[in-house]
Amino acid sequence: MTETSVPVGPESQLRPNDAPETSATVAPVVVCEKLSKNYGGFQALADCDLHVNAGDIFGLLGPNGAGKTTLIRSLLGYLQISGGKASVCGADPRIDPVRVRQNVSYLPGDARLPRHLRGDGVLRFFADIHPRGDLARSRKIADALELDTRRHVGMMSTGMRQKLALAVVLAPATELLILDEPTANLDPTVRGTVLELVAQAHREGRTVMFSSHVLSEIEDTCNRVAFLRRGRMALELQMAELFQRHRVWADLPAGESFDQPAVAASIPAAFRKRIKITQVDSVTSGGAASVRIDTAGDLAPMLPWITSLGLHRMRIEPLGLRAIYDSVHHDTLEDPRDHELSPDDEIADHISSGVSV
Ligand SMILES: Nc1ncnc2c1ncn2[C@@H]1O[C@H](COP(=O)(O)OP(=O)(O)OP(=O)(O)O)[C@@H](O)[C@H]1O
Repeated sequence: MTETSVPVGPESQLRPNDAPETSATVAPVVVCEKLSKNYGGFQALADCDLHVNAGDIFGLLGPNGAGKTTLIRSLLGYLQISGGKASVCGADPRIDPVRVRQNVSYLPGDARLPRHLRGDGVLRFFADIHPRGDLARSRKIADALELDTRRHVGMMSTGMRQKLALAVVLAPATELLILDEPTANLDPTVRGTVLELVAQAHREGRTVMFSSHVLSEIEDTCNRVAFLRRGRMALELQMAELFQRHRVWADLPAGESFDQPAVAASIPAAFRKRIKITQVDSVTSGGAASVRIDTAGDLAPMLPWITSLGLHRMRIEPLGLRAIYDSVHHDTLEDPRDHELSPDDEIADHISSGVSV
């Protein structure tokens, strides 16, 4: 399917008028203003603005190389920033990185642990050196993750070492928890346990910031999310706002063409700013013009107007992070109806060839 971009409605980001704004009264735990980081001549972060508020579970998304780790390591003072400023738990990571790290538990994406120690020795070592270390809690978390801490680190699998690192990092009761891909290398059951531990940390009043490539994890866990793209903050979103976004795929009546000004004029003023229509070419529409309608905010009052367009083959879906991610990073949104199976399609063939349907 190809897409002819004929948007009707606002070009800017759709925002439902009832979406909660970031409250200025909630204390920010992380603040970045025009944060930039260069590696030699390469700019890995450019003018990043970010607010993570107390009590947030904040998701950081972006494709490989977008700058997530660079941002996290700049916030912790492990990297010298090239421009702008940052504050983490009230401290400037350039001036007082030690104070920052006293208030933050950080799980690096490539956690390195002493290979010669047994698991329990590692837990004890980190509980001793962290000002808020808590060995009993570390052991409890290791148990919850079903990790055998009698093993030497050098004899552990990648997933076991990830569990051990999580038991080290999740235990100290710091104000802020920063996790760089916490569920990498873990099986689906353990992933669920890790997300439950993250939710528990949040219930205990801690602020959490984590990066992941698994969109469903971010969708299920976070209340706010930011998308990094080539070192720039491409979009910040409240999850409550996302859950109020929908996408309608439909065909115009046969023989009718897409009359952009007429359609634009027909949108009721009450939600004109919350609707965007794009004409798409669908291979399954049998020659009829197809449209995609993106909506933000309560869908119910918009339905009479959508019905008045006399559309066919309509399909409504929650927008979801996947669609937002694609639109931010690739802008290749496909009409899913082009890939649908007909009711009589040979599902058995798909299963036997290993394609999940
Ligand atoms: N030490 C370094 N020297 C030079 N370039 C670097 C260095 N570290 C990272 N980069 C580059 O900076 C960019 C951002 O890297 P970063 O590791 O922050 O991305 P990321 O979003 O965390 O990626 P991933 O999802 O793959 O972990 C990449 O282009 C990377 O090649």
